[in-house]
Amino acid sequence: MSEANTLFPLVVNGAQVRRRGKTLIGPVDLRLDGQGTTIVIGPNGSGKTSLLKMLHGILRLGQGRISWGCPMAEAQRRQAFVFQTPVMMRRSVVENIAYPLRLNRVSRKVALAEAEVWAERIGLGGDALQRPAVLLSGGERQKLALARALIRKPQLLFLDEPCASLDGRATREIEEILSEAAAAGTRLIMSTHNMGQAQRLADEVLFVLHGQIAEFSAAEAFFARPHTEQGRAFLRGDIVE
Ligand SMILES: Nc1ncnc2c1ncn2[C@@H]1O[C@H](COP(=O)(O)OP(=O)(O)OP(=O)(O)O)[C@@H](O)[C@H]1O
Repeated sequence: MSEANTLFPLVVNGAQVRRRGKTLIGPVDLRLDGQGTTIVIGPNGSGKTSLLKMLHGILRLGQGRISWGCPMAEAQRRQAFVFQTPVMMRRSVVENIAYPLRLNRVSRKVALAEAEVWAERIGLGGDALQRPAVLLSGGERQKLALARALIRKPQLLFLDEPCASLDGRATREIEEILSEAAAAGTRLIMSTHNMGQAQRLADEVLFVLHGQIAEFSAAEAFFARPHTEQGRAFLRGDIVE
């Protein structure tokens, strides 16, 4: 098997996460293969964030099992996560973007050169390179977080509502970067509240309800005809509880 394929399939069996006696997510049974973009949708509090974090391995499982096509340590090196509210280090824009490469012991010169290329791509080149990242706007922070995740060339990128509370322009710019990454072969698993965005980006849809996967289907099929009544109601914009 070529190196590029070894992360997948992701196989999830009966996986469940509980906190303080409450089930945040699960039990989940799921198999994901190595191509395309999976969009995670569902009502507020249904468990989308918990599902992403569980799959990424940052929530301890109470039950069940998650396995990848390669050993767990390697699987974790091949994936990255962009959080809904990314943390900016008290350093310049270019130093923030270069940071993951520095952690991987890439020389400072090479890391900064690579980070400059990414900064240009997200519209933070030139004078913006040396700006303190903590002074960036919400949209700029999200783009920086995306560049900082993609600079390591992850095979899989998780994104938790990366465009929440961003304006149309920032959202479009982020979608462009994501589409380019997907076209270059990065597997994306992303939650969103924005149904237009889900339709633009999704190859397949995971519809989460009450901490469980209520539907998992090809995007076209889901948007044309959800299997569940809750899925239909959700797409109509009804309140789904
Ligand atoms: N650490 C925690 N301890 C206890 N409860 C939690 C914890 N994290 C999340 N929850 C609860 O678990 C449920 C699922 O939360 P989660 O954030 O995964 O949902 P979500 O679908 O991402 O929500 P939203 O759309 O509002 O972002 C919610 O009821 C939430 O309040």
